[in-house]
Amino acid sequence: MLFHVEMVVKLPPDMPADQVADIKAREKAYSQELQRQGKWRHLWRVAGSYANVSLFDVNDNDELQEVISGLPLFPYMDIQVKPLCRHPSSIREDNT
Ligand SMILES: O=C(O)C[C@H]1C=CC(=O)O1
Repeated sequence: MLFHVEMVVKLPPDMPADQVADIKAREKAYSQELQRQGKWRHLWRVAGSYANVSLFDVNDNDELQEVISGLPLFPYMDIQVKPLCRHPSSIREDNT
């Protein structure tokens, strides 16, 4: 199943710099592993903000919840999820 996910990162302004660096490094490693596995299909920065638009390809809602709640930045993000399905006018056969 494909999901459009928008994440807006809201780190506390008073979080110490070394803690910020650590959480961002762990987030990067976690997201890159999911990208290698093909579960995090697209990752785009939203220009002008500390936010991203992502496309996840996971088995079901439960797996999406598991993956997203494992993000090190999860406690510091507002997250919006939109489930996607095939558009009847799409010429793609493989949902890529
Ligand atoms: O920077 C972000 O948008 C938040 C998050 C998503 C992937 C990652 O490495 O950090």
